[in-house]
Amino acid sequence: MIAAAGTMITAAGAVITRGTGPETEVAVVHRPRYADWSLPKGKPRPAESLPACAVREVAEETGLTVRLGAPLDSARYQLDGRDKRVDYWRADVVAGEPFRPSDEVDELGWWPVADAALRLSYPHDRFLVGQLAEVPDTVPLVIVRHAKAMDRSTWTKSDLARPIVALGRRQAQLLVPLLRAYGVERLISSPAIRCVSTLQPYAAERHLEIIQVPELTEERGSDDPAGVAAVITELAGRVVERRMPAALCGHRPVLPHVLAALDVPERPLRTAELIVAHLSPAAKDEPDRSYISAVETHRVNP
Ligand SMILES: Nc1nc2c([nH]c(=O)n2[C@H]2C[C@H](O)[C@@H](COP(=O)(O)OP(=O)(O)OP(=O)(O)O)O2)c(=O)[nH]1
Repeated sequence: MIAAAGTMITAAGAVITRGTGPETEVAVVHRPRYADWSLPKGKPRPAESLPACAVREVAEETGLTVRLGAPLDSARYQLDGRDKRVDYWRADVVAGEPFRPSDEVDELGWWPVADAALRLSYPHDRFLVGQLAEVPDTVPLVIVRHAKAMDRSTWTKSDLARPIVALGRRQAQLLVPLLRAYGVERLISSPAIRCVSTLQPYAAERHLEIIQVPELTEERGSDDPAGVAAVITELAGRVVERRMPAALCGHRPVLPHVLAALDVPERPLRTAELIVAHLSPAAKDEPDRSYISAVETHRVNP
């Protein structure tokens, strides 16, 4: 897709680490076209979300399958008279194929953090590597509002059975690479069909069960913040204890109770919009500390 002159160029990438403590290394790529060493990244395809773009570009350039963690600072620079913004995340390797050199990237390096912070070609890349020390290791909990459903006024049967429409099905498909980018392994939903159907394509790809929780229906959840909070507290505890990223799909009137239970500032979500709450396992041992170390919002764009 060619953007109009004057519009911002966007791209997304990752600071991928392996090892712990002083042994931590960062993945860096060499690009023959610019003779530079930089962090893997690239531009989104049409309708692709930036987190999904970051994970795809990493896979294309390095052969590594990564799971995104907390967001880092975006890079901003000028390219051919246009502003360019590159969003970056911390990322862990979950699988990998052997590196294959290409015209775009002919070398993959794993450099110790201190080396990368000095030797990467661009100041912002060096800054991001320095940022690793400040941004804790986190596990994502994704809160999704269900995809576009049929209008209440045109549906005469039970509201729980009201289905998503064609636009909603497209949104649910586009959620697949977005949920995959955060490595979601556990799915929780209101039992309403419109919520279950929103997670269904991802569940099918990953062979995951969608756990249906009655406390999250619109009818029960709207009037029972304490019931919702109990579900969320249990879920968040499990996410950090098992270090297992999760996603929850629910209804507009219930989501404020979900966010309140997580201590995430409330904001209305549109259909298929989501909030990623990055939970810090370190907070588990400190009762007064919030689990939340970072929050981001994304919406698929059919
Ligand atoms: N990778 C990278 N390149 C930068 C930065 N700052 C900066 O001026 N550049 C320069 C290097 C190149 O001369 C020029 C274009 O490189 P680029 O990586 O932004 O653009 P690209 O279209 O080749 O690559 P991509 O976004 O598709 O991955 O911008 C930076 O922070 N990171």
